[in-house]
Amino acid sequence: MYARVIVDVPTMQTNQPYTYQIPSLFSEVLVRGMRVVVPFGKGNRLVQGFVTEIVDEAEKTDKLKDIMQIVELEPVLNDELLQLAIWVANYNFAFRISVLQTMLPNVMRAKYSKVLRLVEPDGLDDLPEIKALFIDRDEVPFDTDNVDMALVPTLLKLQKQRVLEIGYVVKNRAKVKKINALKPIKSVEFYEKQRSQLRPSAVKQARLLSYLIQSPRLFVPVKEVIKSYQLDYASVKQAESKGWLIQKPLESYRIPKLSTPVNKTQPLTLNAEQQEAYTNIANNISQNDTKTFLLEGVTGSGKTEIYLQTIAKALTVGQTALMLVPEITLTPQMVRRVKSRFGDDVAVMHSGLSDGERYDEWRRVQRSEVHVVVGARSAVFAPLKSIGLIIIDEEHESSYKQDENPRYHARDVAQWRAKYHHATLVLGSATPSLESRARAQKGVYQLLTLNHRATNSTLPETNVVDMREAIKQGGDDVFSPQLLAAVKNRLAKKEQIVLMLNRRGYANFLVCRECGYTPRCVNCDVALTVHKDISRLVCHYCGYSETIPTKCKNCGSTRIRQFGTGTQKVAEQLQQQIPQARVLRMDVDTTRKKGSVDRLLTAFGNQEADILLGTQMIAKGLDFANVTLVGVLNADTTLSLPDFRASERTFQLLTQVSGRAGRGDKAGNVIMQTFNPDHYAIQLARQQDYEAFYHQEMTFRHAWRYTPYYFTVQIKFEHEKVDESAKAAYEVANWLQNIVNNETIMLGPATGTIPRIKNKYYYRLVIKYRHDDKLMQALESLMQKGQQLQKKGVTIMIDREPINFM
Ligand SMILES: Nc1ncnc2c1ncn2[C@@H]1O[C@H](COP(=O)(O)OP(=O)(O)OP(=O)(O)O)[C@@H](O)[C@H]1O
Ligand SMILES: [Zn+2]
Ligand SMILES: [Zn+2]
Repeated sequence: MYARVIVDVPTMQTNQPYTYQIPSLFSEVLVRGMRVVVPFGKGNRLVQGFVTEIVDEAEKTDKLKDIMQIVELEPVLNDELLQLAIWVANYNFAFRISVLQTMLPNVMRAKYSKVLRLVEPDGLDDLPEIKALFIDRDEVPFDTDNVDMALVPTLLKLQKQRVLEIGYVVKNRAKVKKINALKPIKSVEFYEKQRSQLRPSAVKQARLLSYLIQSPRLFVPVKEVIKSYQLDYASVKQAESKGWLIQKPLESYRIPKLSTPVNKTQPLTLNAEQQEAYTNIANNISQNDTKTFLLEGVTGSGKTEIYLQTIAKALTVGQTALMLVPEITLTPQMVRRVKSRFGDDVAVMHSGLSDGERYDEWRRVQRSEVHVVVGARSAVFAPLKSIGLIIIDEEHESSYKQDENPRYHARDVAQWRAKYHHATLVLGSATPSLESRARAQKGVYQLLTLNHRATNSTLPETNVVDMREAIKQGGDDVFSPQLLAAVKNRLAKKEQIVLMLNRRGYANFLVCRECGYTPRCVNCDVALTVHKDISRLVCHYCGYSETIPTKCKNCGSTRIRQFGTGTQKVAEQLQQQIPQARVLRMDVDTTRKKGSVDRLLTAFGNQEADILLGTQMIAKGLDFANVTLVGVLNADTTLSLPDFRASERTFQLLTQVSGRAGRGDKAGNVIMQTFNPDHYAIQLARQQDYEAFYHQEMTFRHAWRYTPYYFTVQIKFEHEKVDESAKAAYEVANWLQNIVNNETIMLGPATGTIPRIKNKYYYRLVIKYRHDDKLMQALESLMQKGQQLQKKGVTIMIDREPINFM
């Protein structure tokens, strides 16, 4: 018997599995989807791999190596996920190993450590320092704790002489958490007898015996027994030695907790629009039919309630449900809503959890102990079985696309899994992506619309403030007089306010007022960003930093000013202008700690603050009835992004954040400050008119031949030398030019939007196409060739339907 194994060798990527012999020891236990350790290459270093197939026959059997170890006794990937991995790799021009790794929790990704192995002990005779390393052992971890780096040159020489060998050891980092538990093993009569014979002073023993008498005959964590019966560990130990009970370590799950308890909620009575949408989706779930719905519902129209009730429907027909939400910001409130309906039947998967929690939640799903999964992008690979329903909330969000290898889009993966399971896919949004809305137009998806808010509230009234005028009339560039007046008005009424600083595409750098000089990164072609809290200028691409200068490096002038503004500065300014306002700040700096998003939002929900001031983070999902004013400080910064989706992004962001206002009984208002008051993205967001925006934007996309009329692929080239990077880009472009069909359009090669990052130079090529099989084949072979180019120092990245044009 032989196993085909996809190995994890970073420098030798290939989609070809290698064949290994299965030693008889493993022949009974080894199955597809297990992880194994195998020797690889000339040095037979040990690497990890996934068994993708078990076969009876193999070609050239004499040279085959044996599988060395099985990592765990159950397969970590089932047939569905193994098949899916192949598809994801092919579709996204990625390597299978990177997809297989992505499907598993972080801690299960193989980590390798280097070891020094002694091959020829006699070779060390004249080298006492090195000999000392190997006293009592043949293998030493090759790291700074164990090996003096001054010895490295000698060690490398010895490696050449084959006295030593440098090898890799696979580390298994996935640790199961164990807690001690105890269980009574004698009869109740026995314990009662013991209790009657105790000395009166033996109070702890007496309490322990009463526990043993009442307790269920089950293992219960020792800690809990000690706490509720006021014992100590010595008394438990003593009882164990007397044979009253047994102890054993039990596996325990680290289930992520929210900052406050979750209360159970009941399904709400749906309104007519919701009922119509619900019925369509629910019927489809019962029919076990693959189908995609686009649920287009204005902000606050009660999409979440529909999600919850359709999940319940899937559960009643014996199936499971997967719900994706964008990133951590949305998760605490959303998780709360889902848990309050389905309790412990929910597993949560997102990057805000610790590695241990993620691993445990994954195992609960893997073992079919939960039926509902809520999570961010990578949860789309959750090992749920019999999926009946997949929901993607805020389906237009760009965070559903992974911006590194494998560059998959969760929507595509969800589509594949829905097909595999004959499941229903629901894409929900107030502002669907143009791609999805266009598919609904064509009838590929079924469109369901919610045009009204679920509660009695109406959509907020929006005013656009022209900042050019506001500044002329003596306002500053952060707060217009209109916005300040509105904030004060709400404060007086004890209503709450959400203020958003649109950070994307927004620089916050130093400029010399004399000569215009701006401090730039030494490694990248970008301006350094001001970080007041640590008093440094920081590069957001490579992390380089320097102290904030007091004089211009170019002309020596002291008139250097900060251009742009950050949330911290806005908060300070707000505090000066309205001292009585209680302001909560929500941005990357205040949400770094685990659970801080949940705590901030809970505090705001309890009205412990009047103003929630934040970045894009606060635009989505928040549902606070007392918020009656939303202010957007700089509506148009996203418009300047070098990306054909700039208008779409701006429209979506403004519509989403506006939707936070007036969700309760009180009417809401939005104030948008902008330098481009007439731009259609801003005007249509003001009217909350998605359909008008869709039609307008589609005419542009058509004229400029962009998505959804054309597909796009971006190829990026990276090299330490600018010429080499350019050369690679032009070579590939010329080669492709002869392959692609005549409908296909190539843009570039051109330098990256940021030509240099971390001292690497970027070139890129954007290809727009409709149907081009030859192009697809060419890209496939380019990916395979990438390995050779890598040896020349060129890295090639192929990005299908890119989200970031850099
Ligand atoms: N049928 C209903 N009856 C009463 N209240 C409802 C009903 N459906 C939803 N709601 C309430 O309406 C509010 C808005 O609903 P929800 O947050 O689900 O909207 P949404 O469409 O997901 O919003 P957004 O896209 O803006 O995040 C919530 O407070 C919710 O409890
Ligand atoms: Zn200067
Ligand atoms: Zn940099």
